[in-house]
Amino acid sequence: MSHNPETPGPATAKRHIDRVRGAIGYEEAVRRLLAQATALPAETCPLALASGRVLARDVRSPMDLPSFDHAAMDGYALSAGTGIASGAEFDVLASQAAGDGPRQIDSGGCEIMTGARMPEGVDAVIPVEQTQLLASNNDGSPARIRVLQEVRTGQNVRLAGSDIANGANAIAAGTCIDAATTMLLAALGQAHVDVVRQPRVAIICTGKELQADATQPLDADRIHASNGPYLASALAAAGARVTACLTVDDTAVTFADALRGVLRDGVDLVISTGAVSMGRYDFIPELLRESGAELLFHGVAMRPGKPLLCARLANGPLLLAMPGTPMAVAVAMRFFVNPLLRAMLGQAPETTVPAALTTAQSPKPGLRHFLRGQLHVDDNGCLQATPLPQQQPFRIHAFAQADAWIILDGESAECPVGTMVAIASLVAGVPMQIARTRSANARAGEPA
Ligand SMILES: Nc1nc2c(c(=O)[nH]1)N[C@H]1C(S)=C(S)[C@@H](COP(=O)(O)OP(=O)(O)OC[C@H]3O[C@@H](n4cnc5c(N)ncnc54)[C@H](O)[C@@H]3O)O[C@H]1N2
Ligand code: MOO
Repeated sequence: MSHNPETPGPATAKRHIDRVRGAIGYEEAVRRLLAQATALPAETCPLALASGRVLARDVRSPMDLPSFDHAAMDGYALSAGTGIASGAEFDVLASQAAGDGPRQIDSGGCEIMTGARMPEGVDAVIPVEQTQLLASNNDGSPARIRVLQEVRTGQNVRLAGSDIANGANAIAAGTCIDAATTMLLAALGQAHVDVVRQPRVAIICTGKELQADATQPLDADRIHASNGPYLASALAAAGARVTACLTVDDTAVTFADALRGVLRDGVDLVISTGAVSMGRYDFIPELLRESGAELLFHGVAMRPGKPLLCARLANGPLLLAMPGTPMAVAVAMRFFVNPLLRAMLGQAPETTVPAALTTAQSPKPGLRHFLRGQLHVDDNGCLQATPLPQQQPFRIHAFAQADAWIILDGESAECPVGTMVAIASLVAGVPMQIARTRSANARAGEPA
């Protein structure tokens, strides 16, 4: 990191060694994190604004859907009983369109339109193209028809409640409301829905090298700040509300000021980036110790992102202090923050998808590896995962070219071609890209 003479408290060599030794496994780190997760309360939201929100309670259907028996085709509604033979003729005595009220048909047939309520006394619909018009009324409406096919009872009739019955479970709590669930909720007449309050998350990025304002020319010694915009985007995709996205220098004083500010606004989680590793200006561990925070872990046996730190702030929310390296941030977001947000939102843990490795890997034993990779389906329809050659943690271009995360659990030092590995989408809530053939980029062996 950068060099700031005002930064307090250089860490001792002894503490560095303890920290490396103290790295805990990924599963244990997530267990400690989730043990701190509190389920957020419910609030009511208009359906029109509920996209991306998470249902707080099961929704039971308050009605039959469809709400009445209706025609599936434009044609003629008939009483088929035990069946009508091809060639039978009928007088057409009425016409029924979508939106028309109940009607009784005692004899003959009824012209009917798709979506129209089935009249009483009829039980089947024959499509108009399977009939022959024998006579018309003066206004052009059909008067008599012949059926050109056999008609069976129930054909082309959609029964009330056949989509979902009154009282049945429609959507489970924890479901993220998307376009499909919005269609169902709207069909069930839900003007409002009970959703879980959005987790409120503040982001503080540290580093005096960071330039957050991309409208200004970049100073020679600075870099464009990319962690904040990435986190804000990934948090929004996960259903969180970003209350602040700040950039501060490498001093404990400015960081502490920024932290006080975001806590005043009320947050469920603070995410910081940078200043948690071994550098002389990595002040966050010291600052937390001095402020009475409860350290949950500092150091996770994983790559990238090993220096990750998690603490419960004194009388406050959780702080996830991520290492500043972009891929360390991406791993911490995807494999720590996303599970935490799901727990807060009352959602079950995500499942990964299995895929076969197309290139042999030699991960460092004991470390869980999170690799950026590309996916394709082979000729047998099996999902194949190809780690990109560019796995160094500063590489943002390769990240943007990846389809998914490939997880090597750290159990074995050698993972030959064909090893089954777990796959997770690159960004939670955004579907994985899967190609039909292996991409040229994944084959291009640029050295890592
Ligand atoms: N002697 C050791 N050095 C390092 C170790 C170690 O074990 N021993 N661990 C390395 C690992 S692993 C990581 S990860 C980094 C983490 O360091 P910090 O958390 O202190 O992060 P910084 O030094 O502040 O930044 C690292 C890197 O990322 C760039 N950065 C930071 N913030 C942003 C941002 N908002 N947008 C874009 N890029 C950012 C920063 O300029 C640095 O290049 O420590 C290793 N060192
Ligand atoms: O884990 Mo760090 O992210 O290797 O650079």
